[in-house]
Amino acid sequence: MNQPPGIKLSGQHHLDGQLLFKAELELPAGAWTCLLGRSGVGKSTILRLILGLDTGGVFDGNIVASDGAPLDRRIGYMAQSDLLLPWLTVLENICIGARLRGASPDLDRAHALLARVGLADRAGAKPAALSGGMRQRAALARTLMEDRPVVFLDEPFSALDAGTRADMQELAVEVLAGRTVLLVTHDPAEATRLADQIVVLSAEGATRWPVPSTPPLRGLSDPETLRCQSRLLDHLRGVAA
Ligand SMILES: Nc1ncnc2c1ncn2[C@@H]1O[C@H](COP(=O)(O)OP(=O)(O)OP(=O)(O)O)[C@@H](O)[C@H]1O
Repeated sequence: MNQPPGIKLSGQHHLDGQLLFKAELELPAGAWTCLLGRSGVGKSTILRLILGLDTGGVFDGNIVASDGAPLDRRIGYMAQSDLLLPWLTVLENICIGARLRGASPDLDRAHALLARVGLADRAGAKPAALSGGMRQRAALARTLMEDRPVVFLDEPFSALDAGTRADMQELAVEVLAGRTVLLVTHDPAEATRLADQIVVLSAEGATRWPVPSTPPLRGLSDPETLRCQSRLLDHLRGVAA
């Protein structure tokens, strides 16, 4: 893997002539940033802007990588919808990146990841035969399969039961160690557990929220982690923390 860059976004985004957000956001190299904020504030839009995808609006500002090199092809992306191709099996979906590049997929790695996400026995199934949580795990495996220095995850664990969610968080932290990760989540517990940096997006800006002094992956019963989580929840509910 190439050295992961940091990323800076600064500017404002308009939708139908109305300001959606004005923000300065810095993603430190090799660290996890968790992005929270109310529904519709523009979190996925930020991911799509950095990815160079259509957002339906107009962005006026700058997006730069710390090494000055273009970001395209260096970012792995797991969107909110799983984007699994219905005519391919789970295994074929996981290997789609290599297939699109005309390369041979690393099947050992694909099977190992399938086992890690609990889908070893579903490799030959089509996505329509999976539950929502299984599809989300397949999409996570597909994202982890790509060896990208930067990874964007848009609510990757939202459809999972609590136990599986904790397992998948641990898998992602392990596989993505040392990469620049931007995780969009609505879950203060998830952000508090995983983040090197927490950012709350509102129309007025992107505000950094203090994280516990211990490193991720934090224990959920750790008192400092619980305090941070509950203050963050209060803040997100519009209550003074
Ligand atoms: N392709 C598009 N064309 C037009 N408007 C869009 C498009 N994509 C998103 N929007 C609008 O941009 C705004 C921000 O959407 P976005 O998905 O970034 O919010 P979000 O903070 O990620 O929300 P959520 O937490 O509900 O996923 C919303 O008003 C949405 O309707």
